[in-house]
Amino acid sequence: MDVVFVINPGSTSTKVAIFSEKGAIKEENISHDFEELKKFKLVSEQFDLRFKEVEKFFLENFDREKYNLVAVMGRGCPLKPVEGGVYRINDKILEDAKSCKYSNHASNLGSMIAHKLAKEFNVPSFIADPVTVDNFWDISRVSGFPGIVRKCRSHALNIKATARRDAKSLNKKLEDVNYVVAHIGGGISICALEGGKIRDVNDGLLGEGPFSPTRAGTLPLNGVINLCFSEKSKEEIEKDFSVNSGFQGYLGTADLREVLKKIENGDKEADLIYRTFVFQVAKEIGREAAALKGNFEAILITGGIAHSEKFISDLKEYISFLGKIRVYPGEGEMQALAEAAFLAVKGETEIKEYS
Ligand SMILES: Nc1ncnc2c1ncn2[C@@H]1O[C@H](COP(=O)(O)OP(=O)(O)O)[C@@H](O)[C@H]1O
Ligand SMILES: CCCC(=O)OP(=O)(O)O
Repeated sequence: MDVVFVINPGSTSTKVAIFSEKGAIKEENISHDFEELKKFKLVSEQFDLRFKEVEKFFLENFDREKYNLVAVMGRGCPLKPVEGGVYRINDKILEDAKSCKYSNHASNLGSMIAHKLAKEFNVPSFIADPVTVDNFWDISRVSGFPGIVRKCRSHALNIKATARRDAKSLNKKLEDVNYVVAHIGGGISICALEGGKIRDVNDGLLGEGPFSPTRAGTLPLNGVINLCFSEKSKEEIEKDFSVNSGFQGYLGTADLREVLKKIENGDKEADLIYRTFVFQVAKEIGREAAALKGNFEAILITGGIAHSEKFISDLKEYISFLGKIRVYPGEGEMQALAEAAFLAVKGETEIKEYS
């Protein structure tokens, strides 16, 4: 039976899996020592540490007698703006990933690990729908200040996989349907998806949209300017806005379940921060609904936080007037990556070259 290896690095763990076309055969979320990871300035410098553990998983779980490995697929990192689809991992992707040219995000390790593993097993390696899949309208790029251009950086992989799944349930092609899709997890991206293309989205990595469990989202500019002239370095400020903000910054935990427990125990600060979170997510959904002029099939809510019934019910109080809402809890990234790998090896999708 043909199988593919899938590798999806996150900030503290690396999800790995062996998939056949029928689904996952073996999956694991390898937790890394966060204190060890923190020692590296660039995430790409974590390569040796993570690769060793990822390689061990595949060596232990891949049965060569039973299965035929046909490709290795890694999560696609921030690159220059690209079209959606499957990309062969080439030297240019590796160069941009290694230098963390477009963001110091864990997904840079996806292509690096996939490529080395694929070489060892002598099969091709790919990425699919990377973070910078970009089909912005011209009006989405303009910021309000000449020289600052808005960036399209989102959870494109899960956004598109979720929308594809919903369109399929309606017996429609993704190309024929519009959605507002909200990926609400450790990072948040909320987009206007027109016929499968991301036309507008908050920058899910830095500086736009609702605050997330660890990220700051949109901030008042005067506060940001003051911080830039404090004793903090650029790297420290970026880190604060990426990992020491949101629930983590206000409440000391990035876990919504912990936040909800605090509220149940009468914590007033937690209650305020949680209500603000719902308010900000709702406003962002409203923005993207307006971006599509109300012309969409449904609002799709996905990501880890969509598991929370309380969150969904509180959010609906704000946004139900906008139309249908469908919830797809969790993220289908591993499945989406595996499907893309099989389409690529079977020649059922174009394999693109990044240059
Ligand atoms: N069952 C759940 N109920 C409430 N919140 C949840 C649940 N499962 C996950 N979460 C929250 O989802 C967030 C992480 O989302 P996830 O999509 O897994 O993030 P990432 O993959 O970006 O780390 C955390 O704040 C976590 O507390
Ligand atoms: C928005 C880009 C991708 C991203 O932020 O992923 P995580 O939420 O998994 O860190």
